[in-house]
Amino acid sequence: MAIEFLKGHGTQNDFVVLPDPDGRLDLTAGRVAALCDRQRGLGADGVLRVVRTEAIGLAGDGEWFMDYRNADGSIAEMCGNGTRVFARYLVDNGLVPAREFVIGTRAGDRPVVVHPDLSVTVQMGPATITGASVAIVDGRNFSGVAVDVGNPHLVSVVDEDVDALDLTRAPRYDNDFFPEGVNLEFINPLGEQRLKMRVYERGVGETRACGTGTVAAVAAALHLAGTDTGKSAVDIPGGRVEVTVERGASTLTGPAEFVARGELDPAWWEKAG
Ligand SMILES: N[C@@H](CCC[C@H](N)C(=O)O)C(=O)O
Repeated sequence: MAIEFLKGHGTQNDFVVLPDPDGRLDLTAGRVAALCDRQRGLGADGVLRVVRTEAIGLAGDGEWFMDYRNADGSIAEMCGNGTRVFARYLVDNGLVPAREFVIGTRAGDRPVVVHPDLSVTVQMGPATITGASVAIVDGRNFSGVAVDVGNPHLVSVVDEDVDALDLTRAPRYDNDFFPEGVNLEFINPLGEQRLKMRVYERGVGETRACGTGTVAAVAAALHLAGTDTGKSAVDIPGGRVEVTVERGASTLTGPAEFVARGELDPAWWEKAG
């Protein structure tokens, strides 16, 4: 069986997209890790399997389900940048009848709009403040706001430029507070309605963007300013996204691009499993 792939990214958070409408692929953690490996595979921060919701026995309003996996093979509930890339794939390939539709994810249904300029807005659901904790980078403690955006985040405001942080090694965090692991965001507020952010993602490492992380960052900044509603541009190493946060809802808008399409070598796929 030929296995098609595409390579795409959303603000340089990059993904291997695997079209699998009928849910036939045996997508093991080993195969995901091999695909995402930048030396022995195609290289990516994660895999987006495009599968029909009913083909995997799930219920939901969306015909298509985004089966997201981190680069280490682990499963995560949600990926904001991945949702934009996924939405663009469905529109480009005529798999949805309109530019507004719903995508199923493990965190629930996510309505999307693909705009005429091919940027995508995702309704990201609630960004819920769940408490306070600490990230430790290079032996230094950074207190942070814990935010649930379907997946777990800890957002720390940093006094120095976030570019100065050494994120080459995994920061530490409180395992009791985050038993399932956590994505760690470090932010500099840059005046009203603008933030700069770096992120160390659970299951991946430092990435050039994290969509759920940018929503968490804006929600945390608003929380620290004593409010729960607002909007902000977020500058990440891979570009810029726009985020709005309201009570019980949030949106993420940004680009989605494809760079390649091809077929996997069947022998490589068998060996990787
Ligand atoms: N890059 C993603 C988030 C992917 C999942 C995350 N690493 C986790 O394990 O929760 C995004 O754009 O949101």
